[in-house]
Amino acid sequence: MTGPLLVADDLHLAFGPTRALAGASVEVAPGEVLALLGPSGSGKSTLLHCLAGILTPDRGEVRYRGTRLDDRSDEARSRLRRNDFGFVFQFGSLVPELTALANVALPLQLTGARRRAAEEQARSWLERLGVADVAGKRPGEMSGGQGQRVAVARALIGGPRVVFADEPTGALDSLNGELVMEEFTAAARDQGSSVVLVTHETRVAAYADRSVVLRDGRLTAAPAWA
Ligand SMILES: Nc1ncnc2c1ncn2[C@@H]1O[C@H](COP(=O)(O)OP(=O)(O)OP(=O)(O)O)[C@@H](O)[C@H]1O
Repeated sequence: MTGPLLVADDLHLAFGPTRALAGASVEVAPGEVLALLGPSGSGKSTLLHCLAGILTPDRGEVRYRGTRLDDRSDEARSRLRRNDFGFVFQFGSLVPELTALANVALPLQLTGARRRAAEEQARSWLERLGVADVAGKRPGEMSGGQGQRVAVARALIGGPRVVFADEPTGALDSLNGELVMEEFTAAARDQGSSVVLVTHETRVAAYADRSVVLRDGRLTAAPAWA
C-alpha cells in the first residue's frame, strides 16, 4: 500500500480535568519502527492506546489503512486488535496461569487455529527469540528478560501489521533491554510489521527508524540526535 498505514489526526482527549492529548498528530508508515518519546505524563501511552483503538479520542480522527478506526464499534475494534495488531506491555502481558508455549499459541487459537498447529508455530517463535527452554514454564517461573521475549513472541506470532509496545524494556536491565529490542525489531522487520513504541529511554528509541517527542499532549520537533 502507498501512504501511511496508521494516522492520528489532531487528537484531543481529557480524563476529567487532565488534558492527556491536546492536538496530537502522527503518521506511521508500513514497516516503520516509530518511537514515541517524552517526559512522564506527556501523553505517550494515551496516544498509543488511541492509535490501537483501545481508547477513543474526544476529538480528532484515527485512520487505519485509509478508514476511520475511532468511530467503529467496540466489537469491530476488538476484531481488528485480534487480527491485525500485536501488543507488548511492560507488565502483565502474559496470562499467569498458562505456560510460555500456551501463551504464545493463544493469539493463533483465538483466530481459529487448532491447538497442535498453533503450538508448533509457538515453539518456533520461542526458539527464534532464544527462549525455547522456558516453553513449559509459567510467567512466574521466568526471569523478566525471558518473560519479555515470550511476550514479544506472542505479539508477533500472528504476523500483525502493527505491533504496539508500551515501555517494553522498562522492567529489564540495560543488557537484557537491548537484547529484547534487537530481537523484537529484527523479527518485526522480517515480517514487515510496523512498530509503535513508547519509551522514555533514548537507547531504546535508537532501535527505531524515527522518533517523535510528545510534550503536554502534542508532538514537538524531533530531538537533534534522532
Ligand atoms: N485513565 C486515566 N485517568 C485519569 N488520568 C489519566 C488516565 N490515563 C492517563 N491519565 C493522565 O493523562 C496524562 C497523560 O498520561 P499518559 O499515561 O498518556 O502519559 P505518558 O507520557 O505515557 O506517561 P509515563 O511516561 O509516566 O507513562 C497524565 O497526566 C496522566 O496522569
